[in-house]
Amino acid sequence: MAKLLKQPLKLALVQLSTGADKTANLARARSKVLEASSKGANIVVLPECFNSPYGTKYFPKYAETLLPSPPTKEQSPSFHALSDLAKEAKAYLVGGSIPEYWAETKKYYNTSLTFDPNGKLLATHRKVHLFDIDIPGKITFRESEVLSPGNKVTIVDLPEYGKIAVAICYDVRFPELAMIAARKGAFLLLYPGAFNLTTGALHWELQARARAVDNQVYVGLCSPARDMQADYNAWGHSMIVDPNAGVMAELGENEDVVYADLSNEKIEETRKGIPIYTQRRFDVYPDVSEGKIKFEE
Ligand SMILES: NC(=O)CC(=O)C(=O)O
Repeated sequence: MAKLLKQPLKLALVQLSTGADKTANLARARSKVLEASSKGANIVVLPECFNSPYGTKYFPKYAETLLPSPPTKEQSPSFHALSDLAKEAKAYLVGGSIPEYWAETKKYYNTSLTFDPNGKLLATHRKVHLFDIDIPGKITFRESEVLSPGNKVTIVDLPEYGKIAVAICYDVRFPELAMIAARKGAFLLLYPGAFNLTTGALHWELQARARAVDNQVYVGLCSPARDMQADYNAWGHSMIVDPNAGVMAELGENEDVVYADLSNEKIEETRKGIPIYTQRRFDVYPDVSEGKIKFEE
């Protein structure tokens, strides 16, 4: 069996307290990411909309311009803060997500930037599935009122470790995205996300464990800390799940960092024990066979 994860690594998810002050959010992110790297984290993840409050009315106000890349500091202070931080931490940094504005098309996106330990941008993921839901009496949310969707599966090759996939929050509910990334060799699926008190209680852990068990890979879900004074109350409970769908580590509601050590042995052991990887019947479901899945890398 080819090694998906070339060497063991420490993953850290930063469950950040975010507020209305972007500069303060960036400073807080810096201190928590450096805390994680000082404890040996090789990959550090921030939550969805880590530099702003989460909500459609906030996206235009906080949006930054990322293209053409690299943007200037005036166009995107968050891009530069993340790039500098990855370098300072000497770690891979999955920079949660930030609201992004495309001046040419006047469109907004919910966008995640991943940097290498030299501060180089490795990947950009724009949330593919927009969070449009309506649960009467509980929560109505329509990202599509303001945002446009991204259109690709994002797989990032980390030379020392192997491939990871990055997607954002509601994307976790679409097993196809996870499956394609896993079939392409990702050992870890990372989702900066901000579920809420309704959907978090229902599905946060279930989705994380489902994507792990479907694909026999590691999964990390990274939430902002819960703030009951904010318009949107994030669920919290950032968690790391192993390839056998066991919860390795989970936070509560407050700001904190969750860590786990990932190894290829755990993936191999899981796949040897329950060998769904060699038991698939593509003759029965040819539409999802590897050869027929088309997407842009
Ligand atoms: N915030 C999201 O994008 C998704 C979410 O809260 C959910 O799926 O539930």
